[in-house]
Amino acid sequence: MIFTVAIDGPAASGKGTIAKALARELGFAHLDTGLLYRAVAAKSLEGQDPVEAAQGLDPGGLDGARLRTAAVAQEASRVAAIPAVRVALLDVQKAFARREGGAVMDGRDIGTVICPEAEAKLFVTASAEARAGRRYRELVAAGQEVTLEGTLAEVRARDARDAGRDVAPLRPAGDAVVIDTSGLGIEEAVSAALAVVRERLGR
Ligand SMILES: Nc1ncnc2c1ncn2[C@@H]1O[C@H](COP(=O)(O)OP(=O)(O)OP(=O)(O)O)[C@@H](O)[C@H]1O
Ligand SMILES: Nc1ccn([C@@H]2O[C@H](COP(=O)(O)O)[C@@H](O)[C@H]2O)c(=O)n1
Repeated sequence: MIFTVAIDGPAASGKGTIAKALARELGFAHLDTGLLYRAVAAKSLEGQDPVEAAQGLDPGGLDGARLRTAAVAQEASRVAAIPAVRVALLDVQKAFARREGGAVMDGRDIGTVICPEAEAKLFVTASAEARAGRRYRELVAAGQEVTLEGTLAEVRARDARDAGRDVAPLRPAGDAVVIDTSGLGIEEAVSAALAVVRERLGR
């Protein structure tokens, strides 16, 4: 069975949390495509050319914990605006989307560029304040030294870069169902997403 769930949305909107829960519930494979850009960003911060880093990237076994820092996130949104970086990461994502057994992918351009033919498309969003609060608590819990104000500024800067770039900008696909999680807890947000996908899946 080929069935793709494409989940896009701005930083810390909860799309990764929803994507993981859907994949677990449906028995589909999951790919957090942001990790690909974060891995390229980490190499770029070490001084490597981002295009070469993307071309040489091994998408297996990316160390999520090491890549989830504010500095890597900001650099990821810079390298993600380079067209040749996106081209280098295209094939692996397209292949994952149409793998046998079902796929859930989350990112910024899954429903618009990577898999416009996805059977279910969600655009998960929330207010910048709600998203910054969540990200702030997550980074503090991981032992990182951040402030709420700084996190809000970083979330806004990243959104602006992601939505304003020329290539594959962040935007909802025309046929995406929008879920605003500002007033939803994790369980409620997952239930709303699951209802949409089950309806498309017919089970
Ligand atoms: N509905 C929700 N209510 C409260 N907290 C949430 C909700 N959804 C997710 N979170 C929490 O918010 C944080 C960000 O969630 P998550 O990583 O899923 O977002 P994301 O959109 O994938 O972010 P990014 O694009 O930056 O990777 C996590 O700490 C997560 O536990
Ligand atoms: N499909 C995607 C996924 C991510 N990006 C860029 O990577 C940055 C980090 O992504 P996270 O989901 O881990 O926060 C993000 O800000 C984007 O710039 C992308 O362009 N396309």
